[in-house]
Parts: sequence; C-alpha cells; structure tokens
Amino acid sequence: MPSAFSPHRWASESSRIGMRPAFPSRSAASCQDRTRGRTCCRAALRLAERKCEACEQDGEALQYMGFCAALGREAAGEYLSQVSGWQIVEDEEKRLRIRRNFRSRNFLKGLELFRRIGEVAEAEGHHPDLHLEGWNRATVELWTHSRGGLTENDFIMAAKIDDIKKDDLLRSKRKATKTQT
Ligand SMILES: C[C@H](O)[C@H](O)[C@H]1CNC2=NC(N)=NC(=O)C2=N1
Repeated sequence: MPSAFSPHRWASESSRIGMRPAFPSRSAASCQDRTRGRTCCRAALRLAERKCEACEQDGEALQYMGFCAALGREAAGEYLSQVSGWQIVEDEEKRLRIRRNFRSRNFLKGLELFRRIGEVAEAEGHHPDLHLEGWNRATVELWTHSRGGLTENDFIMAAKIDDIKKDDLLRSKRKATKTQT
C-alpha cells in the first residue's frame, strides 16, 4: 500500500507545510472506528473498499490535498500495481489516464458489462469513459476530469471494476497453445 497517500501522511505533510489537512476528520487521532474499537484507517483499506471523494462541488474544484491531487507518473505507477490488467496512457494533451481492454462474447454482453460498470460509477460519483468498437472490443478509461489527470479516485474505480463479476460476459482467455518446435 503506498504510504505516500495515507491520510496520516497527508495530515502530517499538510501540517508540516502549514496547510489545512485535506480531511481533518481523517487525521490519525480521529481515524478510530468507535463501533468496533479498532483503527479503521483508509490507508489500511484495499483500494476496492475505499470510497471515491468528490473532487468538485457545483462545478468548483475542491481545493483538497490528498485523494484529489493529480498524480505524477511515478505515484500513478505505485497505484497501478494494486489493480489488474490496467495500463497508464497519455491522451493527446499529455494527460494521464488508465485503460483496460476487454473482449466481450457479443455486442449485448459488451453493453451489459458497461451497465454493470455504470452502476458502480453512479454509486461512486466517479465515471469512466467507455468505448465499444468492432462489436466486442470494450475499452474502459479512467481519469479525473476536474483535475485533468489521474487521482486516487481513478484507481479506486479501477479496483472496483476489477471486482465486478464479468466472466459470463467475456470471451475466455484463449489457452496459449505451445507449438512444438
Ligand atoms: C460533482 C461531481 O462530483 C463531478 O461532476 C464528478 C462526476 N464524475 C466524475 N468522473 C470523473 N472521471 N471525473 C470527474 O471529475 C468527475 N466529477
């Protein structure tokens, strides 16, 4: 788990440089899950168990440090190791995004995959770009539009997409047949 982005790190960083911590309620002291008496800390949660944070309100970007800060390539690479099948790409304006490709069994199953992803996106308030081409080539791209790049929200969504049940929709991976040489 990259410690660089735990709320404790952000809280100590922000106090060190004199900035208000992004989520004061999440400082180490208050990050205590009183119902179960154990520290329930965001940084200890798998990406798929975290919740996307709204990065803007009424069209205004929220000045948070932390979860909404646009990530550089190195920090994005640290998060990438926690999701599966995704790659970091640059768009025509050099903005980072992550992309995962799927092959659906048919066109309608490709649309059903998007529907299942859409349900998670609506629940999280963070939405992917979805492309379905050549009837069964489904591409999912994630980036944080309000930040013009990648934030933790994109990797939370990627992890949640990884967890979506989808084997019934996708072509099985062709067994690699080794040709005898
Ligand atoms: C107000 C609301 O949080 C924003 O419009 C959300 C909606 N979904 C979003 N999805 C993505 N990928 N990026 C955003 O900046 C974004 N903003």
